[in-house]
Amino acid sequence: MSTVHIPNLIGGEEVAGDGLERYNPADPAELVAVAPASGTEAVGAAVTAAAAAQPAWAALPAPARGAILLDAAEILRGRHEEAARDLVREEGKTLPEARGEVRRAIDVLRFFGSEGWRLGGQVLPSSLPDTMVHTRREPLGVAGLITPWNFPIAIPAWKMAPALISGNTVVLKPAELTPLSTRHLTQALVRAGLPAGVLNVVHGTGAVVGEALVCDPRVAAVSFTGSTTVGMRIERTVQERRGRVQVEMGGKNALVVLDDADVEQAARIAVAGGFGLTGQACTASSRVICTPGVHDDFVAALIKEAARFRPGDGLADGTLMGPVVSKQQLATVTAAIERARSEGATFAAGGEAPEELMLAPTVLTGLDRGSAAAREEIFGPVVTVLQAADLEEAIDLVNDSRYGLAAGLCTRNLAAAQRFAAGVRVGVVKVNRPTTGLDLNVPFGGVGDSSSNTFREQGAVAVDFYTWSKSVYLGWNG
Ligand SMILES: NC(=O)C1=CN([C@@H]2O[C@H](COP(=O)(O)OP(=O)(O)OC[C@H]3O[C@@H](n4cnc5c(N)ncnc54)[C@H](OP(=O)(O)O)[C@@H]3O)[C@@H](O)[C@H]2O)C=CC1
Ligand SMILES: O=C(O)CCC(=O)C(=O)O
Repeated sequence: MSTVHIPNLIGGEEVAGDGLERYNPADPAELVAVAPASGTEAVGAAVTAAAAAQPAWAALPAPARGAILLDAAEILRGRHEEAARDLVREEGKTLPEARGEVRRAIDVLRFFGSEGWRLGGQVLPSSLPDTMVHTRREPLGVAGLITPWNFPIAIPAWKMAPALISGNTVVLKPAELTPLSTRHLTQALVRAGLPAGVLNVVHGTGAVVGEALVCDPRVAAVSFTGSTTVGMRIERTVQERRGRVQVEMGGKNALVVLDDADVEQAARIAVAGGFGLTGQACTASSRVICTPGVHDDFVAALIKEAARFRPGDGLADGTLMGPVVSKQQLATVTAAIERARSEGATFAAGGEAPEELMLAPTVLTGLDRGSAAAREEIFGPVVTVLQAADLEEAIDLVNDSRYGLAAGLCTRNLAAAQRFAAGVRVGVVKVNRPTTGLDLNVPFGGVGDSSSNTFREQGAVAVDFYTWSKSVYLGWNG
């Protein structure tokens, strides 16, 4: 396959450059994409273009803005397979996972395109005679979006679509590792007729391009997904300059398996959430908490299921798990595995040295709740199995975390499911379903160190972050 050279997009112009090279994680000899390692002046130019384009974009009726998103969805649909294959080559997920992610980006564009017909405020009674009150949603202005490599087409889509439909213009800084997937999305929007300057894309490092975007006072809102360390810094910086900020960060998501659960089903749910996407999802199940009656049977079933997730090239038939995304990410994950070894973990599966970026699914047992593997985000195919005496102790263990993104429960007991849903301090609860995999029409976000926990992403409520509310009193007579 030939290497794709990806330019920046600034004020409707493509600006070529190089400096960032992305190799296929399943085939280190294949140079997939080259993108510019931009400097701060490119960010300044992009913000200038976005600010200039914003009033006219906001003045366009919302259904007309939506029509462009709907057209972009159709254009992306026409390139679904190509985009999915590029996503595999660039990020390493399996082809079915990549097809699902591109599908999700298409559906996100459709969803928010249609929202153009529904955006509106409230009509309220006034205390005054002959007076009507209504609220209007106003766009914030320029939105700066900083996105990670693990969902390089879906996450930019679910930030960009609500920003655009509500009349904002955008400057996007995609992850260094995945410029090509994001390019499929932005090209679809440009080809659909998005006016020049409404969407600007600046490639480069987080330290240079990301930082410049976050610090630019003309950027009214910053939405970020990525690591907790970077997210918290961005949150502080934007708050200090009184901008609006939304950060979605890490998780240490637990799946609780109760004695009454269907053990085979629970093991399938655990591997889907733990090893699907190579465990590289903020919603991944990296802890499983079993009650005593089910622990040994569950671990046996989990080992059997994990064996199916032998890592391989995501484009090959039958591969259920792709490689780890990069050498740097592999170093982080193997360091966590070695730390678990030093803490006395038993390796029920995995533990061997990886070949290149192909890391075997790893199941750790015999650790307690204080161990690093039970507490820290790993972001790789590693599942730590812990024990709790009963449902209440399991809930306590789920909540014994700085994070609060997703939690799952396997049970046949409806009362236990209700108690769990009420008791866990997380943004998403899944009963008898994997912790990963969200519906695009459902609000998403976490609590604690997982999220800024103010505005939610996804679903109709996602536009709240990108708008402010104005109250209008309309009087007549007297
Ligand atoms: N919650 C989630 O969905 C994700 C969590 N992670 C977690 O983060 C860890 C590290 O992954 P990594 O990709 O380095 O995550 P980062 O948080 O570093 O990257 C996320 C995005 O932020 C950018 N960025 C990095 N530093 C800055 C900065 N100082 N100012 C503004 N933007 C910045 C990155 O750019 P660049 O690509 O150039 O570094 C990227 O676009 C993983 O091990 C995992 O634990 C990672 C990805 C997604
Ligand atoms: O599980 C999902 O569908 C979404 C995960 C996610 O948002 C992330 O990893 O950043």
